[in-house]
Amino acid sequence: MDTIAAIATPIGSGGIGIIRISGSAAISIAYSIFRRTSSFAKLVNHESHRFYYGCIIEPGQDSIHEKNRIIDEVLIVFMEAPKTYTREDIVEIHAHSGTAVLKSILNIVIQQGARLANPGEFTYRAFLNGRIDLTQAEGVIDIINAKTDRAHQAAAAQLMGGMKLKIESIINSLLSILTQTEAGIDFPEDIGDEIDPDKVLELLTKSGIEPLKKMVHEYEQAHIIRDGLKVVIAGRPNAGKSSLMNRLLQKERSIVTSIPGTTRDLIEDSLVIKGVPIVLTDTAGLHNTDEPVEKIGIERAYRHIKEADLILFIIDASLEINETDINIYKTISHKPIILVMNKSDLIPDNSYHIPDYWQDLLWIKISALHNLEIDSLKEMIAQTAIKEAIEYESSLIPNIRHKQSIEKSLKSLIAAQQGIEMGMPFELINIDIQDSINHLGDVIGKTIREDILDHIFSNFCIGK
Ligand SMILES: Nc1nc2c(c(=O)[nH]1)N(C=O)[C@@H](CNc1ccc(C(=O)N[C@@H](CCC(=O)O)C(=O)O)cc1)CN2
Ligand SMILES: Nc1nc2c(ncn2[C@@H]2O[C@H](COP(=O)(O)OP(=O)(O)OP(=O)(O)O)[C@@H](O)[C@H]2O)c(=O)[nH]1
Ligand SMILES: [Mg+2]
Repeated sequence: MDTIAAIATPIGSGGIGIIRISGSAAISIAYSIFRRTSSFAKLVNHESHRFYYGCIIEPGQDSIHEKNRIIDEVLIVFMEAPKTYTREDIVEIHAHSGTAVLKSILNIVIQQGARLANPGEFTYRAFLNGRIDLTQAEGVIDIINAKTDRAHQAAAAQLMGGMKLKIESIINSLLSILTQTEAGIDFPEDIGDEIDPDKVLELLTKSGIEPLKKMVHEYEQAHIIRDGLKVVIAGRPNAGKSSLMNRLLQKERSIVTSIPGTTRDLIEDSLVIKGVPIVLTDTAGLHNTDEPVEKIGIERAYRHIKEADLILFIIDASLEINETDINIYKTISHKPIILVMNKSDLIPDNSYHIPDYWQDLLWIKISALHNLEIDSLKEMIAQTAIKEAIEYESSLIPNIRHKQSIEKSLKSLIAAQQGIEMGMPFELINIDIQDSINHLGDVIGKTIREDILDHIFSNFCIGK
């Protein structure tokens, strides 16, 4: 495999910036551009996993010219395969972090024969070379993206192999069922009588169906901790959706004007309320219109509402509830809703009337403009999330990809279970058990599936 290189730290001014090189040419490339500062001599040899102090030069014909082309004073570390991040030879150059410095070192490394790494390619190699499984690779992205303590905890557990271990142990139990029953199929005269369907059923339930069901449940309970609570602000034009968005975010993210139909596109941003990550979306005012741009915005809003965990259904409390409000309610009523009565500053106290058909909704009156009761609304939003992720005890949280494969695996096991109960031959039952194992193999990336890999590694940044 060719040798890859990238800047592994964020671009910009900072204390230290790291260039990472991985592959069989990494060490020779590093030798050609690194000099001891004292004597300006090349290294003659090195110990693996030890830092050396010196400088990076642009290699030239002779040492006189090289002296004039010092790029930076650095620390460099050579890490020899296989005990490295990628299991290939790795060199890290720890330079000063400046855009120009790091880019010139990277350029020189590339001139010497390395190629620019693709996003996530170091981690991809770690996966291909068997140092980590797919759930650990996902853990790498998760730990980088984690914005709260609990999301971080879950990512760390996954990164350290918690999910891999769990899945592998289920695969092993299922494999042992296969081995036992296959022995019975192949040599019926020897031990054929010993296949006890009840025993197999019990094993299948205890070490397959039950733990898999538990994991699906854990996803449902706790994925909010990882993915955030998706909150959508919806309501008729001019109700104050964008004003509320900006209030919750404490910044001017969305355009606010007194003209109805100001917001057209979805405006998304994130915040943390009481340790819960929230993904908040402002939408176009919902109503019947022939205006083409608004129409597209409204379609987008409805599509987004479908995916929401919670809707902040906002009405203008200074106006009568009208048919538009009622129609909006009809389309969102199957979702968890908080009825937000905005512009409370415009009406006298106690002159609120909530129609009968909305009596059961959670509701609150606020003023987005005057910042009234915004903290109470935040409290209500956090409560919804906490209800979703009640007392979640385990630190591991399956992601949606894991959950989908686990569900397929579970489906096959349940088919196997029913087959055994109906007295079907193990030749047939084992096909279902094998299917179930294959789906679990997808979770940890046992079989290389390009579509899954592309999807996962496309979320990485360069240098990781
Ligand atoms: N400077 C630096 N810091 C870093 C990284 C890095 O690549 N470079 N990491 C990169 O993301 C993270 C650490 N992750 C790492 C994971 C595995 C190995 C590694 O060499 N594993 C070998 C050897 C283990 C051992 O010596 O016991 C192995 O598993 O075989 C290195 C870093 C965070 N900090
Ligand atoms: N008095 C009062 N005015 C408000 C309040 N909240 C918003 N407004 C005003 O209502 C108008 C519309 O506010 P926006 O936030 O743009 O409303 P919107 O729901 O996003 O409107 P569209 O994007 O057009 O659907 C603006 O003039 C705001 O200043 C409030 O609590 N009290
Ligand atoms: Mg708006």
